Amino acid sequence: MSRKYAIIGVGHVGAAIAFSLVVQGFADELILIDKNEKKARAEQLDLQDATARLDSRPKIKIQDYAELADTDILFVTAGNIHALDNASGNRWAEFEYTREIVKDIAPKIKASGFNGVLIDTMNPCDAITQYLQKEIGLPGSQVLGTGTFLDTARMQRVVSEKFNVDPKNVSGFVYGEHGESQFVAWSTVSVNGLPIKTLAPKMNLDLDALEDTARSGGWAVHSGKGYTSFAIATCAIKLSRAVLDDAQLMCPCSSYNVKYNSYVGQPGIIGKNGVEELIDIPLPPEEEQKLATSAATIKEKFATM
Ligand SMILES: NC(=O)c1ccc[n+]([C@@H]2O[C@H](COP(=O)([O-])OP(=O)(O)OC[C@H]3O[C@@H](n4cnc5c(N)ncnc54)[C@H](O)[C@@H]3O)[C@@H](O)[C@H]2O)c1
Repeated sequence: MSRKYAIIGVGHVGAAIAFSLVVQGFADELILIDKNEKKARAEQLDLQDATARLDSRPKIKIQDYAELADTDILFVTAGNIHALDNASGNRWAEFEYTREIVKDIAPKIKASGFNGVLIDTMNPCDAITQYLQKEIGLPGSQVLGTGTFLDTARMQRVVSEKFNVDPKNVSGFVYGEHGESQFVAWSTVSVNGLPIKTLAPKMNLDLDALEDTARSGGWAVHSGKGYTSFAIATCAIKLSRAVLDDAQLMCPCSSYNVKYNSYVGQPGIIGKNGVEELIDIPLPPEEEQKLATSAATIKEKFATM
């Protein structure tokens, strides 16, 4: 089966996704679209220069929205990351730019007849993804945001370092906004299958401090290199592979939750139709409250669009 991917916004994140798709041999066709045509052309050439050293033979094209008509996976990674340079931890600082960018790209995606699965990283991720879903008019299952998938990976890393285990052996989820109101649902977190709530007191672990480290993980990267790219690209590609392989992967992402009438990060099942099901793990009341508060924050911003 031929696999066709497209990326709108070939900046740090889009380029990292493109590179990873090409070198791993995942893409048979790859469409790169950017407002900055020179950048799209340069990334195309750079990737094409690599193809003589690849086993796969990806066809890489640029700047043509019509190509989206039969695209399987569309990554939306446009933005203006420099808007966050002086934002001191606030992802909403990019909103005045991304709000205008999605108004430009959503009608073009819709007009192309795109009917695959759209994976958005643009910040603020939850509100922007909801906007894209509404404007493009695809079923909610087909439009998802990376949401707290990356924050969950950061939590897994931070916890794994404390317990000296592999991050994959830390399970559980960060819920809510991909932003400051996110929270680690510690009731869901286990290390090698053992609930962290019972392990933490024995190890004198301060879960609040761990949560702060996980939450600010993106800023630790951003302050050093001016953007983040590898982890978010890996998360976005993992979601896309789950769709194309119909993996039925259970993982958190940003999707529509009818209870809050909002996109918000929570676990779901990712398969060939996108988010096929939301998994409603019963949370203790204080975590339920945090989720409601986080969803309300997202809704408030979405309303301003
Ligand atoms: N959700 C997450 O976990 C996560 C992680 C990292 C980055 N991000 C977000 O992903 C987005 C991309 O980040 P980045 O570092 O690659 O940004 P960047 O500024 O490096 O690149 C953005 C690209 O989008 C292009 N662009 C702008 N307007 C466009 C338009 N109307 N049409 C097409 N292309 C357009 C720009 O020319 C640029 O090449 C940002 O919103 C960023 O905040 C999210």
